[in-house]
Amino acid sequence: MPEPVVLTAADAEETQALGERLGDLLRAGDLVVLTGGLGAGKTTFTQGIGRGLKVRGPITSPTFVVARVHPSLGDGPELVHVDAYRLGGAAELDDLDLDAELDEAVTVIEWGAGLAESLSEQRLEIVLTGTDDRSLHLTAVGDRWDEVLAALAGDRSGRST
Ligand SMILES: Nc1ncnc2c1ncn2[C@@H]1O[C@H](COP(=O)(O)OP(=O)(O)OP(=O)(O)O)[C@@H](O)[C@H]1O
Repeated sequence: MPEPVVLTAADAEETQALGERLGDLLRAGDLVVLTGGLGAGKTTFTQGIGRGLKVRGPITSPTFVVARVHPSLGDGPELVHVDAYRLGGAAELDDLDLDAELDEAVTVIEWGAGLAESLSEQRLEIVLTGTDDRSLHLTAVGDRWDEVLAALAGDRSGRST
């Protein structure tokens, strides 16, 4: 595994802003996997992704519906927001039949670590550390993500000068 890119978010607005910058860089077929304890900011981050992608909201935790589709407000890809918390395992994730979405939409899966391997070899894995230091650790799986991570890390250093 490559070294993760680490970004910090001091408050919920910053978490959303980071998501928005990522959402702006995402394209159809991308898969983003979010992990982190209860209240770590996964849904907040996904709300930012939705803003960057310009999809219809509101984005709320899809825990009880498992998956929710947010259509584009323009002609970009839709956002498929999945909460795998209540899924029993990879077989149940397969049952959701996300193959078409994986090609045509941007898919964000909360609690998907250990499950998403079965969906795509190319994915961005993001661990939100939660309430202690509120940082996000981004690890690229597959070469699609090099430019995205470089842009996010570059923006970050640009902002701090
Ligand atoms: N960087 C941050 N600093 C402080 N508070 C934050 C930060 N990011 C998000 N929050 C706040 O933490 C709370 C929980 O966030 P959120 O619902 O996004 O977490 P979650 O990981 O989706 O939780 P769950 O797994 O329980 O659905 C919200 O009130 C949100 O505004």
